[in-house]
Amino acid sequence: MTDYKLEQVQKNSCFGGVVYKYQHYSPVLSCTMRFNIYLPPAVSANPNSKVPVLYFLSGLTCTEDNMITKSGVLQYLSNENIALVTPDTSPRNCGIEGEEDAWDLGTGAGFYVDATTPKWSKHYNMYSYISNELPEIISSNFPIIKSKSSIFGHSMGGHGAIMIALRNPGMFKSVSAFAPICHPSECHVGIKCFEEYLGPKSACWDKYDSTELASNYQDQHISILMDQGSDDSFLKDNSLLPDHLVAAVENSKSFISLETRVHPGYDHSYWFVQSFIKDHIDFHAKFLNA
Ligand SMILES: N[C@@H](CCC(=O)N[C@@H](CS)C(=O)NCC(=O)O)C(=O)O
Repeated sequence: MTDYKLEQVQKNSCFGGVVYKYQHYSPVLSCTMRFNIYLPPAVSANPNSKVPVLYFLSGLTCTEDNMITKSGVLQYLSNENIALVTPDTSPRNCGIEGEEDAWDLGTGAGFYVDATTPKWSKHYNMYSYISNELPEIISSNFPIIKSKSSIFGHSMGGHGAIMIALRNPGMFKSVSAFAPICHPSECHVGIKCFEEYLGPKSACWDKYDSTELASNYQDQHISILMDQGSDDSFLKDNSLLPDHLVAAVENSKSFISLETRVHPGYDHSYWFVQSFIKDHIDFHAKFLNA
């Protein structure tokens, strides 16, 4: 078994459970990565107990901290006794030319793909990290029930959650997203990242694009909740394209249930996320605590 040299860097009690921050070397990303994990009260009460787990993928510019500190999620996870894992959004400090130059490329913008271009491919393998390496680290080091895993995310991470679930049928019990970038192959920020990480547009883009994947999906049934604010600037500049995902799911209706909710007046920020985070935990708890 790989030794990831997990090192605890922080520990804080919260709502009867504990938030830990760890760092470890990632062979898949060839760099050191950090994540937070919240273990709920059931684990504090009995170290031999195991709990379901939710993975949250954040958006552009975020670290492993934005969601866990800004969304108010822990009180609800505490009530449901569900663990939470919040990974970082990209490799960092890799010495790649220009990696820090833009908010929407490189650091903070891994886009959850495995890069194929020579410039990025050594480090920018967030698809393999999230779908394979991180779940292995979590299940072999923490008291979680691997068969009871779900995934959700925001913006770039909302897209990542849907895309990874569609590519790995059965891996997650449920999926949800706040304002996801639904069709990266057709919006400015998605095209910018895909061209850099994957090269010029090709069939390779489709396997990292939720709308393309959803329109061809015919596998184990998957339930998705998607929330969107109507005053979201990313929605208004056509970065999110939720209608594209809704139309794609029409093709795969017997395999995907997609509940979409539009919230008048809400923007793209964590003020929006924290307003509906309880609904997302309630949604996932129905599957994880069934
Ligand atoms: N262009 C902005 C936008 C970035 C942005 O809105 N990121 C969203 C995800 S797409 C976010 O969650 N930001 C971090 C936060 O609000 O804590 C920037 O340069 O910071």
